[in-house]
Amino acid sequence: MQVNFHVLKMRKEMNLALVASFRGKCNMGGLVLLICMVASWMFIHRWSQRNKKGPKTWPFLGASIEQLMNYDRMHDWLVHYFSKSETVVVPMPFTTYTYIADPVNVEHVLKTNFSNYPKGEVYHSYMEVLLGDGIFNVDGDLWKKQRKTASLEFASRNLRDFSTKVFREYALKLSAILSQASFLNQEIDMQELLMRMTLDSICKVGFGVEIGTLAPNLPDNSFAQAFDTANIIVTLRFIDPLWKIKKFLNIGSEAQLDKSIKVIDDFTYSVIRRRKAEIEDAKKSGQQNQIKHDILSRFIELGESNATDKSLRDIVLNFVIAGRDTTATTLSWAIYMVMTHAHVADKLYLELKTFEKNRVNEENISLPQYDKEDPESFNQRVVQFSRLLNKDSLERLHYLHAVITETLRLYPAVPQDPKGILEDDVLPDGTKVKAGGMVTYVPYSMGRMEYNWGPDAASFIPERWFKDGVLRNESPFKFTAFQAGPRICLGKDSAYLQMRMVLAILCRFYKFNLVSGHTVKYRMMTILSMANGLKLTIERRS
Ligand code: HEM
Repeated sequence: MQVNFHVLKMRKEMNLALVASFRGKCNMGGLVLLICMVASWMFIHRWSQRNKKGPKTWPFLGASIEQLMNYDRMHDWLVHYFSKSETVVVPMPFTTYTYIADPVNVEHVLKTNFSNYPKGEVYHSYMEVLLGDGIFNVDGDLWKKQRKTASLEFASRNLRDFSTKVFREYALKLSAILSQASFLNQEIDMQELLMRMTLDSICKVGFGVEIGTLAPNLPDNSFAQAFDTANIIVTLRFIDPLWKIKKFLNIGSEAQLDKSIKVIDDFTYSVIRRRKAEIEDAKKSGQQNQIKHDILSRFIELGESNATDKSLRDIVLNFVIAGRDTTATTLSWAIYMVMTHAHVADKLYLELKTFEKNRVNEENISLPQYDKEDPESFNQRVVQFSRLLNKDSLERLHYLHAVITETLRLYPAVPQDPKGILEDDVLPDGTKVKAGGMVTYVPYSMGRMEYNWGPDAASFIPERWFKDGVLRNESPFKFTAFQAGPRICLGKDSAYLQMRMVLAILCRFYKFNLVSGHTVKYRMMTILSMANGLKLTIERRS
């Protein structure tokens, strides 16, 4: 009995063990089956894409892994796909990004069906803290009204003359710093100096205020620092999924942003109040001619005075943001292009020397010989040369214009520009886009495509902008550095004026060399700035 009992117990235990092992096998088997099914699904998913020209995707994750892995070289990652297809569709979790490089598609999005592709709510909510309801950050009627007033203002002769004076003044301040560095054999970061120059000049043109970051000792300035910090943090929101939580808890980058915005607002509102009081006083005393020519004064004068201080703040800050980094980075890339293409530097120098000679004859003046080894004589000559530069004379520098435009073709300050999609649509090439997604035109890739610019598309050749010796324009839907259609950049002419002024002085009087070991590459930001700056040594020219 006892034995039987043991036998029975053993049998039962064996049975239990068998059942458990069977269950385990079943679990194991189920798992193996599941893995096989998922693997086959993935294999079929990837296999079905073997001829796809865009990035291959994973179930649920879309192309996000590949995109994240290529984040730092995202513009060139897109160039790779665009070279195979004029439209690149990138499925992402819960949405799809459509990138376009065909001018016909671009025209459809930026002009023909403009109202279907606004900046959109997402962009507005991310940028509102800095841009408010300024022209850059709104759609519909609010945008239309601001665009109309601002277009009139930008076309005004007063603003143009005032800007010319300001641009010349600040280009000379920059030259003084370069000249000193050349005598002392110091290295400089050209991009940093240009950022200071464009911030100072746009603050002067925008609100009539001297913030002085380009003084010879390169001082810190609380507004400038707050402005830079706010700009960087707001841009980071586009890739930081936690920003809303940080904002709610007022911690980390969002707490820093909050502080920076307070500094910016205090500064801007104090200028607005001061300017309003000055204009009131000038009107009361009948001295309208005392009213300044900066954009803020013009907007107050134009009857925008019944606009709130908040809307004036938004107007001015939008111009500062639109015009500052874009111009400074373009100038940095242009200098880099000139110094790395010796024949371009020579041709430009020749154009500037000939221009100088012709302008001196026109003005019926004579410029004395100068000694480039003597700081006073050299700096004086730079000032004399700058007096020959004005809007009309600068427009005669055709090769310089081509150098700037060619730089923007390869290094557009806004390398990609996303738009929202209001309703489902079909692009001219047949690509379907869905409401709620994003369609992005990509100036960086567009400028490098052989189907847009021919077999030498990737090379820097300013000569391509001439036909039979005459400067030619390209369709803005193909050369998209300034966008195109109803929202084309409002500051294009002003930007060209400043870039011509600065480059005319710099390329006439200086030669630049890259500091050895310095690597030039872009930073992944909304603006195509240089990640490590542009470290140079400087030689003076005769
Ligand atoms: C090289 C210099 C510049 C480049 C490459 C450039 C490029 C652009 C681009 C691509 C846009 C479209 C952005 C968008 O809406 O998605 C834009 C818009 C704009 N730009 Fe510029 N920009 C430059 C300089 C300036 C300057 C100096 C100013 C003014 C001081 C300015 C004022 C504006 C304004 C107000 C808009 C908004 C237009 C609108 O939405 O109706 N830009 N710019």
